[in-house]
Amino acid sequence: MDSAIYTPKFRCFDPSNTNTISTSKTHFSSYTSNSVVRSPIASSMDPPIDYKPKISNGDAGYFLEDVPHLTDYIPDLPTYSNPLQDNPAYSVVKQYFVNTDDTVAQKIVVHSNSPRGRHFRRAGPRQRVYFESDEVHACIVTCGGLCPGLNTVIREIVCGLYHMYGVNKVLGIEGGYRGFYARNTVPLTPKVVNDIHKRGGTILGTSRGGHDTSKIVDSIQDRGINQVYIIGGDGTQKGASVIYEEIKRRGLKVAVAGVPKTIDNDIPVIDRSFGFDTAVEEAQRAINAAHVEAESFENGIGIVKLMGRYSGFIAMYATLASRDVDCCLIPESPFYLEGPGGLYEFIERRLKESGHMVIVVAEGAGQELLAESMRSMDQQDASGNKLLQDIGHWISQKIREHFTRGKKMAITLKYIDPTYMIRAIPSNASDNVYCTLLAQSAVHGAMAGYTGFTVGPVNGRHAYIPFQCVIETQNKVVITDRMWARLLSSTNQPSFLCSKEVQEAKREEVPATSLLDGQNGSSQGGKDGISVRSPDP
Ligand SMILES: Nc1ncnc2c1ncn2[C@@H]1O[C@H](COP(=O)(O)OP(=O)(O)O)[C@@H](O)[C@H]1O
Ligand SMILES: O=P(O)(O)OC[C@H]1O[C@](O)(COP(=O)(O)O)[C@@H](O)[C@@H]1O
Ligand SMILES: [Mg+2]
Repeated sequence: MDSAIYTPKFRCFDPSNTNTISTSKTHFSSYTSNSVVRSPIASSMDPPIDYKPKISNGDAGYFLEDVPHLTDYIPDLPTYSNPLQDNPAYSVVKQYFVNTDDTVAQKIVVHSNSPRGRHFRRAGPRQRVYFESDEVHACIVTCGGLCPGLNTVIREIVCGLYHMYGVNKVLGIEGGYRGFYARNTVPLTPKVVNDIHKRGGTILGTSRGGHDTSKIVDSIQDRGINQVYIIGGDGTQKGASVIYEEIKRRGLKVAVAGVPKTIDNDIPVIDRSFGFDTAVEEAQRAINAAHVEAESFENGIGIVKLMGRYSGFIAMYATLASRDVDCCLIPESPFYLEGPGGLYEFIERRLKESGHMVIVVAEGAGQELLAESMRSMDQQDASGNKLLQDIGHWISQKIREHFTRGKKMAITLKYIDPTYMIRAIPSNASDNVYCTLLAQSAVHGAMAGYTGFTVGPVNGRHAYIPFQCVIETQNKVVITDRMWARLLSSTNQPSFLCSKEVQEAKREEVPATSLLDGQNGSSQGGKDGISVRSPDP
């Protein structure tokens, strides 16, 4: 791939709006310089991306981190009036089109003197579009692990394109990224996708690995595709960003739109990811079963392993929702087994108090303990994600051994692993509605000529977010935030921080302003992780 760096012109494509978009390449202070990002996967095949944020500054520390537009590299593209204005269903809406100046604030908790901070372009339909209906040739691909709601997003992209914009050429790419060059395509129509939201999985199939930028863009070019909808997690969005770069380098009129998918809720900036709600709900069934089993036996212990590679949101929310969980272990909060304040001591105490207990463990929790006691395998999946050791089996074994050693206490332990059950199901009602909004926002964005963006809600308002903002960090549970404190107080489990660490944490009191700036060890520092779902009282 040619590593020539394209210098965006930051053209304002709304002629009536010349004041708001800066024409200079402003580098905001939060970016030390152009961030050069080289991922382990991309390294073998792609040069690093030289990311130049597209920034426009406003008053009082306001800045817009904008998404690219086709006119950034193809000047003088013709525009057309949005066909939605003749759509009877939408004609009743008072102000249907989004104002081109509308932006969404990343931070909504502010002080009277704090800068207004980063904003993103508001998602939604625009008065003028950059594609004629019969010109559009769209494709949809799903990549990475499964997640409830994938089919709903596919359905709503197809229906949105057909019904809102009169598009009738939509292709499904089968089997993830490699499907672009190694598989046939399937035509998608509203009839084909009519019932798919009731099914789990993805009708298109998915895969890990197989991202070959040149071959993918060749396929896009050869097939005459001009809108690419890419549904997937952090890895997928990294892949989408290099596809966008290559499309721009070739000067193609092709809009690339990402829809973030992750059951782990590890994508930053957005409020939460689709399917998360469904997964937390489904996890309740496993926790209930673990509780019933544990309650029915003397010194019964139920252990449930839930997904969450590096982010323990599912475990945290499933625990908070259930009230039957006595201990929740997540990757972000290291724990230890032996000695005062350790897990064994807590289990013994809880069994003596209540006669039973339930432990929820996220799959990425305690990996450092496993690495100490087992030979580290250091294996990766096809996408380069580290394969984790099975914490569920390991911890069950350890607890059994501990309590049987020296006939300390007779326990009955039941281990439940519903890992794939919580992600292979159809999305629930609320996720279905959410998926519809995501899909429609993506369609509106691509039709309006935006490209190189991910769509998602930021503080409840859908926005177009540059790929870089969602791939440079991971969303994690912040254990110094209130949500984790709520969990600790509801389970009454130890924090597993030794007194020295507690003292240090107290000494290093985090100033409120840095919390607001999201510097608290997480991209969403100072938030409750999922603000839409859990407004802080
Ligand atoms: N850094 C990267 N650059 C290009 N493609 C990537 C990168 N990381 C992952 N991918 C591709 O994205 C797809 C999905 O990635 P994966 O990590 O498996 O799932 P997810 O997108 O759900 O995180 C795979 O086809 C993988 O090859
Ligand atoms: O067995 P698989 O399909 O590789 O999936 C396991 C992984 O997929 C996940 O559910 C989600 O991962 P992605 O979002 O990266 O696809 C993780 O929680 C889990 O570790
Ligand atoms: Mg991932």
